[in-house]
Parts: sequence; structure tokens; C-alpha cells
Amino acid sequence: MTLLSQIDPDEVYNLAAQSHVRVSFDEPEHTGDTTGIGSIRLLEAVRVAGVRCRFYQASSSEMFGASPPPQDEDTLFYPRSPYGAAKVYSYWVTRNYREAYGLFAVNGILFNHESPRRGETFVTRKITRAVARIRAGREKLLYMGNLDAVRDWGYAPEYVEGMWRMLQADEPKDYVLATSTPCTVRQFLQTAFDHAGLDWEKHVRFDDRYLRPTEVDSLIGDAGRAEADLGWKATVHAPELARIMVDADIDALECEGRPWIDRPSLSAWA
Ligand SMILES: C[C@H]1O[C@H](OP(=O)(O)OP(=O)(O)OC[C@H]2O[C@@H](n3cnc4c(=O)[nH]c(N)nc43)[C@H](O)[C@@H]2O)[C@@H](O)[C@@H](O)C1=O
Repeated sequence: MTLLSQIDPDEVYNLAAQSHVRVSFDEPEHTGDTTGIGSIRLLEAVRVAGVRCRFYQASSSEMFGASPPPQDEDTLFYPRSPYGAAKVYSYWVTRNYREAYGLFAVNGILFNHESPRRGETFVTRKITRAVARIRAGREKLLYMGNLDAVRDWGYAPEYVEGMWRMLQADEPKDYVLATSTPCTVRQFLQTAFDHAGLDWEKHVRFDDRYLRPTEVDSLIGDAGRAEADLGWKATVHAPELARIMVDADIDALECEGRPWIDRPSLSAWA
């Protein structure tokens, strides 16, 4: 609260969380504390400090869980993990602070968004990092869980711009951001290995440690409201994303030991 008063921000983006779904089954209480209660701590600090800022809550497609696709802002929440359940709590307290206190508080319900900066234990980065290492002869095998899961993977820089647009709108509203393009984990694997000239079936093995007690089978978003109200539309889809991430991991490996950071670029920014 002291920090909020001193900084007096115009915009607050709550991206803080324990964000790994598999880990949330091993650390459910910690996940509830950070991913759920953490949001009301921040909302309450904004309210009590009397800061006149706009508030963004990082809501997640994991809230839809077992609800069949396509999912949009009106789809029923049916979370399938402690992480998803904690995000549902944060979604509702954000709406509650908007309705109860007139705070400009919005939920961005973001489907999976990835980039070369993605943590190494999330599936896209785990795959593209392994592709670079296998290509360089550093590793031979990659151990994976459920290859049948369907996700709607987009490019994180575009999604961050969408988050910002939500806070520039005239009215506070909740928005889905997604590409609407389905892709299985298997298809992502194949695209990534193909891009490096490798045969994925020679290198991928199954390991049940990567299965989840309950899986989210299929997430495919409909971002029609964001397009209509905010003029936001994803331009990078899963195959291009896989290639961007493989190229970046190859570059990063070649620069190993020296500082390296990817340079996001989008045609819309040119
Ligand atoms: C929108 C949402 O997006 C993310 O959640 P996630 O979709 O669970 O992301 P993930 O990359 O961990 O898994 C994607 C799929 O891939 C399957 N899968 C197979 N084999 C492995 C595997 O070996 N590792 C992992 N991690 N997943 C595997 C796994 O079972 C799942 O079906 C977070 O940012 C979350 O914070 C968020 O909000």
C-alpha cells in the first residue's frame, strides 16, 4: 500500500502468480495464496490507498477447463486444477471491485501466449529448447506427457499489446485474447522438429510424470469481442510461433555463456 501511494500509478497489471498448472497440484496451498489471494491483496491496496488507477487482472483460459470449445467471455468456468480454481477466484474479485467500488478493473482472459522468454518447463519452450539441443548434438531424447491436448497458442508480444488496449478503452470490460487456431502438443512438436530438420518420432519418449491428475483437453478461444471493441487480432499462429521459438533457442544456444535476449518483432510494429 505504501508503494502504491508513493508511485501513484496510472495503470496496475497484476501478472503475479504461481502459473504452472502441473505444479499447482503439488503446491495447491501456495498456488491459492499467490494466484488467488494475491489478487485481492493488490485490489484492496489500490482501494484503501485511494489510487485512481486502472487495474488489469491476468485471468486465464484455464478457468474454462472442461467447458468445450470455442470458449468466449460468456463460457461457463469449469476449472480442472488448483491453478484454474485460484484464477476463477481472482476473476470474480476483480469483477466485484469493479461493481462494488467503481474501480476501472478488467479481466484479460488470455489463452496460452508464448515467446522465447517462456519458462523452460512450459511445453512450448521445453520442446523448442530441446530441439536446439538435439540439433547441436547436446541431447538425444525429450520426455513428454500428453501429446493429444489441444491448445490455442499465440505470440506473447501481441497479447501484451492487447492487455494495454484493455486499459485504454472507454469502459472497463472483460476480454478473451486468443488466436482461434487449434493445435495439439503433437503438432507443435512436429512443426518444431521439422523446422530444425529433425524427425520428432526418433527423439520423443513418453513419461507419465508429465501427466496431470485432471487434464484440460481442449482450449480454443473466440476473441471476437476484443476485435470488435479494441481492434485487436492475433496475427501469429502456432506454426509460425514454433519456428520463432526454435530459431531463438538455436541462437541462444550458440551464444551460451554470453548475454542474449530475443528481439520481438511484428509486422504491425514496422
Ligand atoms: C493459459 C495457461 O497456459 C499455460 O498452462 P498450460 O496450458 O497447462 O501450459 P503447459 O505448457 O504447461 O501445458 C500445455 C499442455 O501440454 C501438455 N504437456 C504434454 N507434455 C508436457 C510436458 O512435458 N510439460 C508440460 N508443461 N506440459 C506438457 C500439458 O498436459 C498441457 O495439456 C500456463 O501459462 C498457465 O499459467 C495459463 O494460464
